[in-house]
Amino acid sequence: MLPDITSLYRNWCCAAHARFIVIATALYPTTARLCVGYTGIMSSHGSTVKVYIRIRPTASFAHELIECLPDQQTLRVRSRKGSKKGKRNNHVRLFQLNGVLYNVSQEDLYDRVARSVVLGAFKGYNGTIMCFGQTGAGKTYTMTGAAETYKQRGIIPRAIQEVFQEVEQRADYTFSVHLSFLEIYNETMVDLLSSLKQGKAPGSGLFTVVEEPGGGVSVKGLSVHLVHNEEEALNLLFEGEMNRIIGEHALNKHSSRSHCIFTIHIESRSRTLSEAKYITSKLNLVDLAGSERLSKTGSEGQVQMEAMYINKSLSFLEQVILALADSRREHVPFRQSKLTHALKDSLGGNCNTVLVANIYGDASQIEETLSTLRFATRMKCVQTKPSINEHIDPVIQVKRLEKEIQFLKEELSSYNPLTNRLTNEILSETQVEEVRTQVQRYLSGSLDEIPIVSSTQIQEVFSQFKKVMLEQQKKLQEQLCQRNTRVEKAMNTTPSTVSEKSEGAVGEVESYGYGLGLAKSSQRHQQAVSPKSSKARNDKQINRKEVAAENSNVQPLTMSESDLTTHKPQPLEEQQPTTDSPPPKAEAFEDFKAEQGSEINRILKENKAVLSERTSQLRALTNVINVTKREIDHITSDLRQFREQRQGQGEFMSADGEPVLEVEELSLVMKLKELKNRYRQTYEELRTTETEIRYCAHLVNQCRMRLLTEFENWYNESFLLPGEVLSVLENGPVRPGHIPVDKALTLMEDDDPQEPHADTSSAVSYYNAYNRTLQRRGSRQVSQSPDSVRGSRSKMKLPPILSVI
Ligand SMILES: Nc1ncnc2c1ncn2[C@@H]1O[C@H](COP(=O)(O)OP(=O)(O)OP(=O)(O)O)[C@@H](O)[C@H]1O
Repeated sequence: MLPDITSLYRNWCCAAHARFIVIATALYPTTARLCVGYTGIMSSHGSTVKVYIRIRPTASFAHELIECLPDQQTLRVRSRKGSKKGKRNNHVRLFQLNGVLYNVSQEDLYDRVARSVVLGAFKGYNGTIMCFGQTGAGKTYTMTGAAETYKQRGIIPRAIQEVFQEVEQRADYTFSVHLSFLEIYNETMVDLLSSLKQGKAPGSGLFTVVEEPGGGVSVKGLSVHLVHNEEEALNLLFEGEMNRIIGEHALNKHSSRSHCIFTIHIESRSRTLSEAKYITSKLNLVDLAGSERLSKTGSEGQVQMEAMYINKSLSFLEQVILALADSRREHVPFRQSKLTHALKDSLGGNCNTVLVANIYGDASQIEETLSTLRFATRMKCVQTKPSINEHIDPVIQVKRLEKEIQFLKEELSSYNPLTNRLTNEILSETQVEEVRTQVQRYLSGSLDEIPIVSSTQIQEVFSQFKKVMLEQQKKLQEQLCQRNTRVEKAMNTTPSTVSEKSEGAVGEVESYGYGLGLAKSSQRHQQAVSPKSSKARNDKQINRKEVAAENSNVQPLTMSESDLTTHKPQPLEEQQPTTDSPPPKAEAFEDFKAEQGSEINRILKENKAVLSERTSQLRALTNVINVTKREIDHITSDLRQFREQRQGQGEFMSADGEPVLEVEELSLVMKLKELKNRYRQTYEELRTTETEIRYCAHLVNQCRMRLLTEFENWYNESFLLPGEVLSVLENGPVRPGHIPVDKALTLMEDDDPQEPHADTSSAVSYYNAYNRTLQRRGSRQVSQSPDSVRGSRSKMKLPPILSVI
């Protein structure tokens, strides 16, 4: 009889797992997959689900019913129950959890609830963060956040940011990050990313939950998308959010009608350790639909039917949690619903699981709040066994071992047992040729390794490598020379710009900072302009002047003084243009902004306005902070004086022997506390505004650069370049206006573009992805009738006024 495969495998792994995987695969061919998925060297420790309560902010918090105790982990809740005789009884219950979060910012919530789970994924632990609660209590706000505001982004966008920051920091690992987004709507599974073409296993439309060896589950048929950076990942998140089904009822205008599971799959391989070993992990970020009482939500028709499905699946979830929390229960009914089946490994498996239970603080919702708290308390008893998902890839492992054997054999053969010395003969011409061919094949990739035969052969291998490298270097230099010559030639056909300048025959260099030298009009080579192109150019100039004349009563735009910062008075020759000389750039720039560049100019102005508004906001916040700081100093000094005075009088004691504070001191302490809170909040706002300002400034700069580049192209095409040059450049990659810039780039190819600031880059990624999704939604809604668009009542609101070009 064959021994039990799992125990056999575990034993093998303890000794030298790598070698035995091969044997296990041979003995149990059908269980090869099991061996791949489970190395048996998982470190595991028992844990329970972490449970946090988040209370939705409200103006009418029922302090008489709900009390947050100072340990910030316990809620005391009073409910008024009617007794049999019609009297009302006060019933008090204590709920102790891992944290109670009230008036907590999105950032603090992420830090306390989610960060450790996300970082755990980089050690190979699966993680699940789940929001549960009554409809409208803030689950989507917690999980996704208010998408249109960077500061209010929720756990998912923050987790994405953290994942890519970690990927960047861990240079000794290679990572691949994949995403999937599942929706469970009326007990049917839907791929929220099926609208995207790319992705593995795209839309068969049939989804089944599959149980994997080792206890995991996955959804067969669900598309999985490779993402390389934060922005790509945010694009997918927003795309999926846009596709979610949203309904409206009395408690929530944008109520999620489905359960959603956003999964980040991470695979990492060490660059330095054994290449066959790798770890995987997945982060499930779950936004459950909210339970609802039809009497309160007033749902009807479709929304009512959805509510019934939601309530039913949540009651199955409660049954599973009851079974998991009860150690005597052997069977857990995971398969009763799609939701519980899909979350099987998150609820009772090898996962760091966190539940955020969202509740209202209002008296009118106390029954639902109690029900959520009861669920949360049960969930806290559920045991999980987080373990590292380490794998050995048997195929790579076999290859590695084969290589090792080959290497050992070669080492043995190069050792001469008779003389006890390394062989050191001189290689024949044929042998040298053979080594040369081997090196060539090795470099081209057709040979995996060069077999080592002797030390002389090793020397020859090195010498061949050196030859190849020197040859390459020579070739590269030649190619560069040829290319530079070609560029020079191309430049020489643009006589007024580059060639004359390099010969020292140009006139004034314009001081706009465009890097473009203009010859004096008298020195311009009019002979290079063909009659045809010259006519076309004159036509353009006439046309331009006509439009300018028509627009002469239009208010001048204000961009010029800031964008043409280094503008100096033009030489006389330039101010009085002849028919063939181009107009002064400042004048042409004004015309350009009124005509072809009007759209970019408009966006630039809008973005500048936003920037200036944010800057004033920043100034106001700085003022508040300064004033608050002064007040804090003032009160602190008053308090110190007061205490010094009081010390002289001796301490006041209560009847119980406790020190007693005087009214005046107490009021100072309270005031100080309030001021410190205000200081902290304003400081937080200040930081966010700073990030926004950096982002706005980035956009303004981008617009300004675009305006100037477009202007430069237009100016060159309209007035400077002869028709011949234009037609040569027409089909090439270089636009006419780019010639001087391009030349500069050719000469300075080593210069890297500047890295954007880390904070700004994250905000930029966020807004870019968000704006792009809105554009996609816009174009889809144009092409389809609004009723047929899934998620047309999406929670994503209109974009901020910032425009990215
Ligand atoms: N902590 C909070 N701070 C500020 N606004 C909040 C908070 N929690 C919820 N809200 C607001 O309350 C409204 C309802 O929240 P949300 O849509 O997240 O509820 P939900 O629990 O997901 O509801 P449903 O289950 O019906 O989808 C939203 O407008 C949201 O912005």
